[in-house]
Amino acid sequence: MVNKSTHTALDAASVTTMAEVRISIDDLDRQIVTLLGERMRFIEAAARIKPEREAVRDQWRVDDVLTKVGETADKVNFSKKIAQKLYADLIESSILHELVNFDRLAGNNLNGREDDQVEDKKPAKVKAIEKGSAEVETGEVDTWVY
Ligand SMILES: C=C(O[C@@H]1C=C(C(=O)O)C=C[C@H]1O)C(=O)O
Repeated sequence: MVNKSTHTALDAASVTTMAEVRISIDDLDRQIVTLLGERMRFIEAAARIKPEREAVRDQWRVDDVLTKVGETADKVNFSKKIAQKLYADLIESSILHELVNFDRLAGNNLNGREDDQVEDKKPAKVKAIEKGSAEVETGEVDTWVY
């Protein structure tokens, strides 16, 4: 969890200079990206737990997340429309990441299947892992292309 005491974001209503604005935005961005990274670890967990590829995209849950995000935005005086737009994009990227991880864990090779779009967006390292090259040893994806 983010510990506010270690951060430099100021009270927006009392800042008077652009330097203070930017220090605060930089700090908040560090916290937001850290939390998004934590969220992505759970997407990877989902890829490990779900029994089949067809379960990766669960439209009911996508709608559920967007509804809850809209409710939270309303509560914290943030635009519901912006929050849902950002999250729709985040969820699509998350689903792609989940698919890549699901396939890696399943040892699937998607070449020749109709899922060309996903295949095209895979990091070279994931493709190498799927092809069973020496890269398998490291097993980690260090390049994000989606
Ligand atoms: C993590 C899940 O997988 C996908 C990713 C979601 C997300 O980023 O919140 C939501 C629905 C799923 O299609 C899930 O089913 O909960």
